Amino acid sequence: MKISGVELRRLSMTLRSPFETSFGVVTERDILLVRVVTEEAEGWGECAAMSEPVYSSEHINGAQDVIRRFFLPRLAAAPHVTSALVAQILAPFKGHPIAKAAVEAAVLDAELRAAGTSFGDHLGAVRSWVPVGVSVGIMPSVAELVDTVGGYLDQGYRRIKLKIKPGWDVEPVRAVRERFGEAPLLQVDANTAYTLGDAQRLAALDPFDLLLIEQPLPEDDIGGHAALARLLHTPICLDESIVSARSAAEAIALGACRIVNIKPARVGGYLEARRVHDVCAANGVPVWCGGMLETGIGRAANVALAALPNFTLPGDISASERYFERDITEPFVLRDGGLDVPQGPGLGVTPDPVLLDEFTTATDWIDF
Ligand SMILES: CSCC[C@@H](NC(=O)CCC(=O)O)C(=O)O
Ligand SMILES: [Mg+2]
Repeated sequence: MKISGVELRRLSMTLRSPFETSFGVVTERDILLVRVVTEEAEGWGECAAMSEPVYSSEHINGAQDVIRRFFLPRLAAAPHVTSALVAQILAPFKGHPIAKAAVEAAVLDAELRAAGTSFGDHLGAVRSWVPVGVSVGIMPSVAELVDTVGGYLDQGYRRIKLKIKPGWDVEPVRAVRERFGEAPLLQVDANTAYTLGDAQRLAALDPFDLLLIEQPLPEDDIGGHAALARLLHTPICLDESIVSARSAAEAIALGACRIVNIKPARVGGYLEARRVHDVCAANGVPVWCGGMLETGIGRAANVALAALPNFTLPGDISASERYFERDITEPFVLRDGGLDVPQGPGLGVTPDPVLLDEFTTATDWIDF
């Protein structure tokens, strides 16, 4: 595929409500979209990095810089570029999986649009609709949290995830169970906020029939998660720790997790995400698709990925209206607690040019 150029477009999109986690509060998404233009088609990739390096070491300005300064010149110099080759072409550059994932996704989207193949078909989707969950942030009060959860359950979400941190864990979980009973699928996400010394505190969550406890310990503490797993009944799910198929295999072999949150951005792209899926399937470890508060561009790709066979738990791929008053693509609308998998070529969605321009804060065109 011959790339004629790439656009790096920045957007600012305000979240409908602040989203608080153990590492901070997000009120607006500072987004980077990568648009790859080829003779046959153009493709889009969304860079899922946060504004600050608080979820992982990457941040949106750093991602744009590494893409522009190093990744694109290397792609331009490559004799032959396909989506299957992007990771190999960029391999000499250490790290930056979120930035790499955005570039690979844009090349993949262009390739698939030209071929008339959907993301889902290319990745191996087996469903045309996927049940989805919703991630609920830390709130000013337990009462406000319970009301917010009730609203999402009324909308039909198939699973509730609560952000937790020391001082905001057992009480909100207990309040949700007391109000809504045992029926709702419920899980928690600590975003690395605890230590192994908090084991007893985390064991206090065991009576609430949680699906999982997500990433309780620091991302590099695989041994700690394995030790914690022996002290808890609730399964441990890893997010930040799983950076590749190999790291998934290692974490599973060491008993550090029984469930994996797959985020294509965190592992370097959708092709590696499929490898993580396959490694987990081979080990009998269920997976679900994580979220990074994406626009409809990233959401379309995530919904397609969530249709693969071993994605057996509802993911953090909520409807567009959960995040934004107006999405830059045709909004993803909740239907019976799930989302329909886009069937069109590539992502199956494209940004609305008017909305794109409205939210754009900067564009940068790089000729190949
Ligand atoms: C800003 S929080 C991003 C990381 C977080 N993501 C979510 O909680 C889901 C957010 C979403 O609904 O996209 C996670 O650690 O799983
Ligand atoms: Mg998480």
